[in-house]
Amino acid sequence: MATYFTIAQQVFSALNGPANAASSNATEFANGLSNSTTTSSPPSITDLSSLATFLLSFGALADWLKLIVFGGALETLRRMAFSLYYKIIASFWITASFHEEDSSYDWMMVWLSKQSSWETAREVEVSTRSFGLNSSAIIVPGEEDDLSLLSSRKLAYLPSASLSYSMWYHRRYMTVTRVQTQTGYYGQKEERLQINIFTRTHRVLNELLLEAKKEYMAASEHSISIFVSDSNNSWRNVASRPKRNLSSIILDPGVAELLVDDARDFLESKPWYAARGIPFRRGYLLYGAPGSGKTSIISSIAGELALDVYIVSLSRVGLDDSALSELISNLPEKCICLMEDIDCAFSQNLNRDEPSTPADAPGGSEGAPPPPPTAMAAGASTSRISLSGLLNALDGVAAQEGRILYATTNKYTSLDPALCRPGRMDIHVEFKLASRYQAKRLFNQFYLPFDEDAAKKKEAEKATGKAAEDDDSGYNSADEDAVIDLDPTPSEKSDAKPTYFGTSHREHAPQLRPKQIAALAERFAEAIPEREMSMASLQGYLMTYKIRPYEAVRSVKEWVADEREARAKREKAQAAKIKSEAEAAVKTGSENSETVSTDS
Ligand SMILES: Nc1ncnc2c1ncn2[C@@H]1O[C@H](COP(=O)(O)OP(=O)(O)OP(=O)(O)O)[C@@H](O)[C@H]1O
Repeated sequence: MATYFTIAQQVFSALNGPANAASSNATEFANGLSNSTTTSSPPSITDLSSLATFLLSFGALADWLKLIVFGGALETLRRMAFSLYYKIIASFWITASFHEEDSSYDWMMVWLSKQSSWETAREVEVSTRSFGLNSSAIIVPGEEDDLSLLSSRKLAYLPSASLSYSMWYHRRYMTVTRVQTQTGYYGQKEERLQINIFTRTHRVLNELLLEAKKEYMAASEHSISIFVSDSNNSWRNVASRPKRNLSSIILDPGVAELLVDDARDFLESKPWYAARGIPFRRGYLLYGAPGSGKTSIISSIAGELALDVYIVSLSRVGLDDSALSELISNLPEKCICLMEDIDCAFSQNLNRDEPSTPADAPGGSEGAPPPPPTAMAAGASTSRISLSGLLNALDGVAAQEGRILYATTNKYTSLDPALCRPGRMDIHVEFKLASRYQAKRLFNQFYLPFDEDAAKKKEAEKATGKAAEDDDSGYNSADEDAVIDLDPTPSEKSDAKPTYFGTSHREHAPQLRPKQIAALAERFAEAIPEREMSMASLQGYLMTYKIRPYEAVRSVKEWVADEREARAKREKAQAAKIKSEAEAAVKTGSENSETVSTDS
């Protein structure tokens, strides 16, 4: 201590009277310098030693040096103490980060949105983001009571960005912060949720994570999550769709069962694949007529096997081979990877409206007008993907294990054999145009009594003589076994009605007995030519007779005739177009050859 006091005294003396001790030395030094300058010779050893003598004799400088060393040591100690302090404090906290692109972020945000602490928070963010959920998992208290509010998107309280909130979880103190950072790309922001829990063990964090995940899963139990890739090649949960019952998709007997059982068996066979060193991947190629149920069965399988669907849009602008490979390698272990219209991925020539071979266009009638030229141009591939890039992404070293790939196409024969080989596409299933069997089942499914309980109740009321006089349901228990009469039912009878296309929901469908519907379905199917119409077009037709099953059966022959006529016209126009293009090509070719011969 005495030493430091002495140093401090010397500092003061140096500041107050610098000339006292040092002036004579300084003069000496200056003289030395001028001498050396005038003689213009390099400084001699004597000059350097005089410089050293000068510096050492400059008492304040030595003291300054001591002070710097002392201050440095003090600062180091201070930093060490703080770092130790933070380490000790940090050992009582657990910090977890959730990145916006990751599913765990959605789970936590949904969980947070349901915490009561927002009811008293002074600053909150109000949001209608659903975080991939369809259900009312996140709501503002009281919103559910008002039915008129439920029709629109749900409101939710969320932590405001860049603010820290404190709350309690299982009697543990925790803080929540939404951290936003600028990514540098066009002012885009990246978001991360940070949670600090005052606990020494991971137990509380584990409980929190599992609780959030369970709640999210429970809320999304009846839906499938759809992921698409964003411009940064990260997967984003963009929507959740209600699960579609497998039985609602009517395929040829055994097809749906084959697809579901095979996929289920695959998911359970990881050890089998590992034991044989076979890559744990499965690919399905669904090909055939448009509107035959390829996409529908995939979403139904996803629901059945509780898998999320990751859609790879091969024609997405900016998607190239490396981006595709990155996307595929970032897939989760168990999921469905869907590539629709895989034939359109590489070439601009392959257009869905121009069948490459007759086999690719079996009928092809959709009942819809051909798309306008602009739509066709828009449908032209903008892809920068090469076939080898796709093949590598599918089964290269970086390809994800455990995923199920579904690829769909309307042009089976135009696909490269390398793409279709087992290992990439293990099972190929053809989806044909509707058979009579499918048409019958579709009709049956379409007009099944909407509410059988209500029908039974009405029947009971009838039995007790309380039948409603204004019953226009079209249902009559006496008709149950009756021969089907295609005359309009009371609800179908209509006088002057406004002309419109489609079915008004204000009208009610007659509730028919299964036997009645079966009989109508039989007649409907008889009128449908085998493998000529797509299921989508049949569904579209029935939609226009949503509440008029009798009329649907009465008019079906006429509709089939119209469809055939429309298709013949389209085919004729198509043939004329191809012919004119071929003639133009021949003409251009002969002109070119003439030019060449003239030149030569
Ligand atoms: N086999 C089927 N059973 C029940 N509904 C079907 C069937 N096929 C098609 N549909 C109905 O037709 C519509 C279109 O079906 P979907 O998109 O699955 O056809 P797709 O074969 O994928 O057509 P595309 O090749 O044009 O993509 C859906 O609304 C679906 O309900």
